Amino acid sequence: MNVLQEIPALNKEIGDQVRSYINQLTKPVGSLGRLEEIAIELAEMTASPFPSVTPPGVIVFAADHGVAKEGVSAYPQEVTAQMVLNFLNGGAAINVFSRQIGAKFTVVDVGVATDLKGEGLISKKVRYGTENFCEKDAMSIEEAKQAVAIGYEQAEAMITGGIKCLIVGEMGIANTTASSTILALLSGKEIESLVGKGTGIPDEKLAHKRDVIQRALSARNPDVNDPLDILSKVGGLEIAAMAGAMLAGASHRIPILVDGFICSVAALIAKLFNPRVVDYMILGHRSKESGHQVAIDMLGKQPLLDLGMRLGEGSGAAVAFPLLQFATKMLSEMATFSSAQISNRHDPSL
Ligand SMILES: O=C(O)c1ccc[n+]([C@@H]2O[C@H](COP(=O)([O-])O)[C@@H](O)[C@H]2O)c1
Ligand SMILES: Cc1cc2nc[nH]c2cc1C
Repeated sequence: MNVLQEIPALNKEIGDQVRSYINQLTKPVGSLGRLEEIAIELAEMTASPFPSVTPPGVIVFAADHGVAKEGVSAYPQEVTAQMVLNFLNGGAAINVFSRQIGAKFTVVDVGVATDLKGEGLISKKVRYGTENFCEKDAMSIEEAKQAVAIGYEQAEAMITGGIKCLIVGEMGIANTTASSTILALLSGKEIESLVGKGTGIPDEKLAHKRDVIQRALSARNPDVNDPLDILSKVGGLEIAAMAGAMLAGASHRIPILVDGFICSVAALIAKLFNPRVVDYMILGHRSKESGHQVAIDMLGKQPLLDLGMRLGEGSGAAVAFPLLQFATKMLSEMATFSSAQISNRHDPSL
């Protein structure tokens, strides 16, 4: 398995066909707005004039972060493992939303800090959480590679199983600290604008979180052009796996519905591996986490929704998923002016 497998170019020819077909559907030209653009994007990604996004697949990657010891989250580290059990029992928001959208759902332990068992859990633990990257590298290069490969393989398994749209979620206490650190490095921006409250730390803890990130950046000093160096120095195992999963989606022409802050940072890591991966991404929502807008701008995308969500798990992407279905159904089920015998005269000068 080669995570750097080639990603096919978008099929612009089919995109052009679909653009003119949409103009024959029984509606004023352009009147379904963004849905029309989504339909064209999905056609270009899948190289199909009538793309389908069902069933979608949701993979939640869970891992722990040594930097949690610095007191950067509103919740204790053990919540990561406890939430994995909640995912397996079907009680988390992403379980509810996955059922709602008819998604295939899996949870992968790629680095939770404790031993975990449970029916349905995919155990691919690379290590028991990362090191505290204020003190030492989060993981070795070899471990980072392993985590990326695990993500790639898990997404490929879902794709072989027949999913037509990929949603990648995460669970990892303190992973907004890892994500903001990566984003500070990639964007070169002042960390003030990139560090948010994550699970909800109080205002007075924000300065401490920024300080932790600043210290980590100077102590680790990763190579901004090298995704494996970044992941090994300040990364998270679930962030690495998410990047791998997105690379797999793109290489199989599967549209990727990107979730919030952590997922967007993982998308930027995937982009460093292969810039073309971004062509296969649609951004589900704008997270409330400060810093997400910077990541969104760096991906060059417009989020579909802005609901003030900041949960993670893939939840924002799952909520946005029906919009992709609306777009594909518009294409496959609407009548054309000629099939419905409706006169198609419009005079732009009127
Ligand atoms: O996806 C987001 O935009 C998002 C924003 C804030 C927090 N989270 C979730 O909250 C956890 C990380 O928050 P924290 O405060 O522990 O760094 C992690 O499990 C994420 O899934 C997720
Ligand atoms: C309860 C809880 C659920 C989550 N899901 C994703 N991140 C989370 C963080 C917490 C604290």
